[in-house]
Amino acid sequence: MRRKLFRLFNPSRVYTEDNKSLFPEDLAELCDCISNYLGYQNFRAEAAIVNYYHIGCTLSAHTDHSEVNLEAPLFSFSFGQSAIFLIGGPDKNVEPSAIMLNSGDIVVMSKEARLSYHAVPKIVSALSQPWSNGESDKEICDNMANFKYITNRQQLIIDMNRNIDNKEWDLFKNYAQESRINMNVRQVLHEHQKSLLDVNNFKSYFLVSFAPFYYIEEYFLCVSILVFLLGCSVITEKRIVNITIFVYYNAPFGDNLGFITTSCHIFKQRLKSW
Ligand SMILES: O=C(O)CCC(=O)C(=O)O
Ligand SMILES: [Fe+2]
Repeated sequence: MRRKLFRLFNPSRVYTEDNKSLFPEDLAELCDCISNYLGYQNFRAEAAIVNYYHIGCTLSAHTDHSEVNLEAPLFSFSFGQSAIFLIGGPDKNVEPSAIMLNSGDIVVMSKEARLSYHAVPKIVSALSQPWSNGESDKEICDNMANFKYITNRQQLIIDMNRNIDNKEWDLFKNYAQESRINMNVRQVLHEHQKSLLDVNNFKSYFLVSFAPFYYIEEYFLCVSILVFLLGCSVITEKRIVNITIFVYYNAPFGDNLGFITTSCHIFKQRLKSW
């Protein structure tokens, strides 16, 4: 079942009870899968931001602090062209470290990294195109693990297979060939909080915004250990204050919902084989 998404251009990224809709089930499922795997059992996907970057776009240094709950991790998914991602510390005096984010990379910003300054100073051409490597040709059948958020399994399979159909896929392939999409997912509320006003009808927030064409003003120092899973190495940065985890899973690219569904499926398959 496709649900209505509330689309909001909200440059100030202020959450209100008036602007919300059901959170996409497949994206919630993917986040649940990853958060459980990493040991964040209580994570609830409540807000998502989609950033569309064309070559030449940048995102200026900022922290993400609009959520009531700033302790929960933030999950950030990259698709399409690559990006240079800078991550520093709690203020702009901290010199940042640069990390290349490729299609399929997931950044988990937790602990100190959750409130660290970060930025995207450059979009760069991807060296490989996992969205056109044939993984998308595979028919997906009903052999998945139990889902927590996805309610209509049959429809999910139909949607996933439609999204990997060549004609449908070509649209996204072409888009990914020129652009980068980043989706980042946050928990807004504290564990037992029901809404921003603490009333009972809280569901979720879904915000869509466009990457602003700002330039990076300053640089900052990285305070992270980066753990690359799935065959990647462990990189220890200059100062070890925090652990930021990168999970590389080479997701294929589809539409805003479908690619997440497909990625979720593939991620689950990979988890099973670990
Ligand atoms: O595009 C990215 O990797 C980062 C996006 C971001 O930091 C944000 O939307 O707050
Ligand atoms: Fe951010």
